[in-house]
Amino acid sequence: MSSVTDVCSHVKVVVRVRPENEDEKRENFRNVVQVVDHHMLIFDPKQQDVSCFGSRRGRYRDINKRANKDLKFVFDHVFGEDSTQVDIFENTTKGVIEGVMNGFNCTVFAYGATGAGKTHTMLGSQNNPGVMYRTMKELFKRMDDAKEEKEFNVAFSYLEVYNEQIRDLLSNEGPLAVREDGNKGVVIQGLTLHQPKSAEHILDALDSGNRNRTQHPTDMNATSSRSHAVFQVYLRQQDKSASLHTNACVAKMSLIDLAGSERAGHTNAKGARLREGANINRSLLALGNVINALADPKSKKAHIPYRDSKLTRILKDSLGGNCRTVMIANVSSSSKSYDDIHNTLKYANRAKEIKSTLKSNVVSLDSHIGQYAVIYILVLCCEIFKNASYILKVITGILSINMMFVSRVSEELHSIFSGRVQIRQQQLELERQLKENELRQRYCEEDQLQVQYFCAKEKTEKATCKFERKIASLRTQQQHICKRLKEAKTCFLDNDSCLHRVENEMKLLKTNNHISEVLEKELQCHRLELQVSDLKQHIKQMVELTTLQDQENKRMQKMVNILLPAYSRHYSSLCGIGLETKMDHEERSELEHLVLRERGVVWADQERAELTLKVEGNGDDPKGTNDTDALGCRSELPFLKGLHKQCLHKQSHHCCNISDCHFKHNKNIIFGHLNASTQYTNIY
Ligand SMILES: Nc1ncnc2c1ncn2[C@@H]1O[C@H](COP(=O)(O)OP(=O)(O)OP(=O)(O)O)[C@@H](O)[C@H]1O
Repeated sequence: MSSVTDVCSHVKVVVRVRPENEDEKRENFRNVVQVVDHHMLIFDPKQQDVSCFGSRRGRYRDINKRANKDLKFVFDHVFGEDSTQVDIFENTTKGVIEGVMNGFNCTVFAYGATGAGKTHTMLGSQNNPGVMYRTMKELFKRMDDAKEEKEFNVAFSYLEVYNEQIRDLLSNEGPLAVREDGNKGVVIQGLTLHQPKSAEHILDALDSGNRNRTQHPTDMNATSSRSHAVFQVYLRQQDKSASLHTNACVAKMSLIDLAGSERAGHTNAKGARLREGANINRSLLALGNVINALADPKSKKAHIPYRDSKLTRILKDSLGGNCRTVMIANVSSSSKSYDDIHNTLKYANRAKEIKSTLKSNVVSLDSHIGQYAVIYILVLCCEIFKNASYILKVITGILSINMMFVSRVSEELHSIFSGRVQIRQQQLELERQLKENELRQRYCEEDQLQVQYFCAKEKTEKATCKFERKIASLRTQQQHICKRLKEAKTCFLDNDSCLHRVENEMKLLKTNNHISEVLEKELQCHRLELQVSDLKQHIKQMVELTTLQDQENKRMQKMVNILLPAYSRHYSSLCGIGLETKMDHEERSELEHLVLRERGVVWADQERAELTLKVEGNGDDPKGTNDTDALGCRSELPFLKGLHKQCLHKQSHHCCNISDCHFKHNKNIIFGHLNASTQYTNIY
């Protein structure tokens, strides 16, 4: 069964005020209900208002009550004393029949104190039938009108709840058990269902059932119904057309005549009557609690105490929920039932708040050939349902495959780029070493040249030998660096092909924009990180090479400044007489002696300088320092800073040229290195 229509509906609450009976008239009770119009009434109106429609002071008037309550109530409809059975039917149940024909469950129940007119309203008499008969008559009329298009099946049952026991009024059987079925809702086991041939047949059945109904005279009502009577009609309708999509509606209509609430003091009940009255009150109290719970918007999903009584259990699917409900509150107008009227009006007022979400009980069926199609579709649905877990697994699998893919690509990107960063660092470091090596070779060559200029032949040969060894060593180093650089470039190419493969895989995912976007962003991040890493290394290397260059420039400048005067004297003497004078010889000996003596001082200076660098945080051992010591050449030269101090302030043209050339050359090497590094602009 499936619902095709959802309608939000409040319980329709109407009030029927019965005229005073002979007893009430005789005892001169006051009228406490003033019907203002079809929707409004005033309970216990002010005295002047009462006088307008006949004032009679009642003996049962609460003498302790200081003022009239003058309570105004508004309902869906208010029926005055002169309203007829037809009026009630036309304005209550008739509208509900339309709902039943459309597949909605409907309930009409009469509520009120004993003797208030419930049975009169619901059942009526043979001459003046009430809601039940008129409803069934109307229902049959509607079915007759639609018989060409639709096929109807009607069944009805009639039961009573007396002293918390269910009895079948049509088979006079009981007590019957009530249970709840997941599909059918509330089910009364053993309750007989009857198929009516006509509305009259139903009326006869109702008559017969009512004879079985428990009735006992009370002080308030000579024919008081001591049980709750529940008349239920089940209507199933189906299109007669041979269409592939036929709808079948199944609706239940409950017409209930409740037992009257009563106050023991008023009924003077004793013994069994008192006990039955207590049971009636208890079930009505349970009904009141259910109404209160249903009406409370805060307890929408809270527990509704249906199970507190048999009556509320039976009415579980007839009150609130999926049901169109009409409550007919019956009241007397007499002050004799002052409290009963007040209580009934309060109940009715509360019931207005009950909200139902109605679902039309439409079963989609297919007839004739269509039935096979439906069966086939149902079989397919079952198959699909059976395979749902498998499909779910597949879907989950696809999703997890995507997730796995993303995480795999992500990991690959991470691995590729961490490798790429390492390769780049290695490349840049090797390039830096290569340039430094080149610089040192250049310094060696320049040192050698200068020693050749300024030193004696023997010393020059010795120094030349050392310089050559140094240069040879630097060249070997250079070859080794170049080899490693080549290897790094190969590694980089491998890394590059890995990256291209992953990028191609990512392109295949372009259909899934989200995944593709995530990976694109990740790739971009990696590239940016690599750029940052490269830039940092470039800056570091520039600083190192520039520092080395500065040191070499200063050293060269000092050496030139010191050696130049001695060289000038030596050169002029050789040019002047063609032979070395005694003074020249002594001076050269002194110079050589000082060279040997100062060698140790220079080593000590260099060690101090290294220590200072380390203390200043630049603790890296400047590359080549040890090599220079091994050659013994560069160590010799700086000591000259202590010699011929008188000549330090002099700068010869020759000296400046050497220094300039040296600087320019070194600068070219450094910037050449940087240019070489920036050739890898496409690596990101
Ligand atoms: N609207 C009415 N017009 C004329 N007479 C009425 C009307 N309502 C009720 N009566 C009469 O009042 C008497 C009591 O009514 P009824 O039996 O319907 O009350 P009740 O609410 O069913 O009481 P109980 O709960 O005790 O069964 C009946 O004799 C009935 O004919």
